[in-house]
Amino acid sequence: MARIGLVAHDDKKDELVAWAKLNRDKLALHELWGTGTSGGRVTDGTGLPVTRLLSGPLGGDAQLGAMIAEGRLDALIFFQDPLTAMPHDVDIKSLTRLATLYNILLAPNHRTADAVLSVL
Ligand SMILES: O=C(CO)COP(=O)(O)O
Repeated sequence: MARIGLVAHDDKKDELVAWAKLNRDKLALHELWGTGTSGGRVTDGTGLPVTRLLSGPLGGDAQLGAMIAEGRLDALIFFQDPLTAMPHDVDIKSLTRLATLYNILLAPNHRTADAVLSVL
């Protein structure tokens, strides 16, 4: 069982839910964590239990970053929106920096997320 973080920017939330629905059976084998809104959307769309943290901009990204630093997350599925400026860009950079630093699996889009699930 892997511990997977699920996050999506607003314009990518529908895509995350659609991906989670397609991969429901595989995701059901793992422990799922998510930022507030993203986690709730995945639960609503799949019925899978997702432990919801704070909303990303309100500290949820920082909570996931701390989990990564403490060795409590194995993979981060983070559907990012490269076309929209975010007010909490510093939080996003911190989270992705920590995922890179601690060498965990990081998927910024659905094709990479497919590859991540295939190795978990
Ligand atoms: O903005 C986000 C990550 O940077 C996502 O946060 P929410 O899932 O709470 O909308």
